[in-house]
Amino acid sequence: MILITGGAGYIGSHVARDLLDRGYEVAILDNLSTGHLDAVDKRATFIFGDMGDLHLLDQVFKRLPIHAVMHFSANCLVGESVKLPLKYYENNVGKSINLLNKMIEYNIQHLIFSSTCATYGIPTESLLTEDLPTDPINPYGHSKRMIEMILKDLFQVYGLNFVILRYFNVGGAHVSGEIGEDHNPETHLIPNVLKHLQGKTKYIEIYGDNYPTPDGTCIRDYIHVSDLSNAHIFALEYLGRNQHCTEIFNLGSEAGYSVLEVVKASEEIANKQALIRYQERRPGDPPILVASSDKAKKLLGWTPKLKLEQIIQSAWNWHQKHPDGFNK
Ligand SMILES: NC(=O)c1ccc[n+]([C@@H]2O[C@H](COP(=O)([O-])OP(=O)(O)OC[C@H]3O[C@@H](n4cnc5c(N)ncnc54)[C@H](O)[C@@H]3O)[C@@H](O)[C@H]2O)c1
Ligand SMILES: O=c1ccn([C@@H]2O[C@H](COP(=O)(O)OP(=O)(O)O[C@H]3O[C@H](CO)[C@H](O)[C@H](O)[C@H]3O)[C@@H](O)[C@H]2O)c(=O)[nH]1
Repeated sequence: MILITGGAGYIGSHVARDLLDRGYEVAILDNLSTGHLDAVDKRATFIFGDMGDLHLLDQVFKRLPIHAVMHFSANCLVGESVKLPLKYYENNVGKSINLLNKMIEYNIQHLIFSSTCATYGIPTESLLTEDLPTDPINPYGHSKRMIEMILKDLFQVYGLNFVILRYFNVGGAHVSGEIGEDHNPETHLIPNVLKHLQGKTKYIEIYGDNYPTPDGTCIRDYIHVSDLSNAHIFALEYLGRNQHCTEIFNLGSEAGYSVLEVVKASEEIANKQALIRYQERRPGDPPILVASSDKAKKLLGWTPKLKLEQIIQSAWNWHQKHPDGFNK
């Protein structure tokens, strides 16, 4: 059985569903702080609670035949992390340490950890490979990098096998249209643009038009949540095949799109024009982040299949079908 922390959240719920579809048994631990009960697949065993709760973790590991953990639960907003760093260190680092302590106590040997391209900081290369130095520029990125470092130490002492997946910008929704991205407040670009195009906001704010990029707006590498989910299954299989595993993989589609390009692609899909308001740069935003996913292709045998248009189209379908997210 796979334990998914944060399985009621955006990415965790997609991975849970894909694992269940492939016949894996899944348990989900989530405190529903940003997740949704309606995103939890009925086939999974759901445990409502906090991943830092040592007593609850004892019960979970004692009662359920967990053999691997996929650790998604975290706070994950760059801007908020700059304003509330301790919230990020407490939840993403402190509580993850509790989870790791219990994994070691109960001899759970396999972990897949959700990390981020925010660990790279402001890169000097145009395509980011896993061996580049990390130097996060916001507390969110620091909190993720800290866990990455802790994992290396735990491997040395306890032999904890892990795969670290550094996601780039995740978007899109499940092909069924039944689960998708629903954050409140929403800070991510694609859902914000689509909500605006649905008439829910008067304009879309673009944070900064003076970055060193061709159109002055930030460039990111967008990856479809279903492609990302597949990578987790490949990573789980990889962990099963390889003893002494301490690999890090970047997960992106190796294509960079500016904020303005995302707005334009969304306008075409929604067949509507967006009203843009330029704002100051958002603190903690690096100008360009684009993945090299060469290593994941070679070692995991994974390739992302869906492009920006398909990411936006599936997100648009989700927003059209669920204009109020999981509340409807
Ligand atoms: N969305 C992205 O573009 C992106 C990119 C890179 C990395 N990530 C990472 O992927 C993971 C999932 O991100 P997401 O977008 O699905 O976020 P999300 O907010 O939708 O999901 C996080 C889930 O974790 C739960 N949670 C948070 N703290 C908890 C705690 N203490 N105990 C139990 N449950 C808790 C929340 O209720 C939520 O269901 C995070 O670790 C994030 O840092 C996301
Ligand atoms: O309304 C918006 C929202 C975003 N942006 C811009 O769009 C780009 C993308 O912003 P997102 O908030 O969608 O995502 P981030 O680039 O901040 O993503 C970061 O946070 C994510 C989690 O929230 C992941 O961890 C990811 O790896 C990490 O780089 C940024 O330049 C941002 O300034 C806008 O201009 N207007």
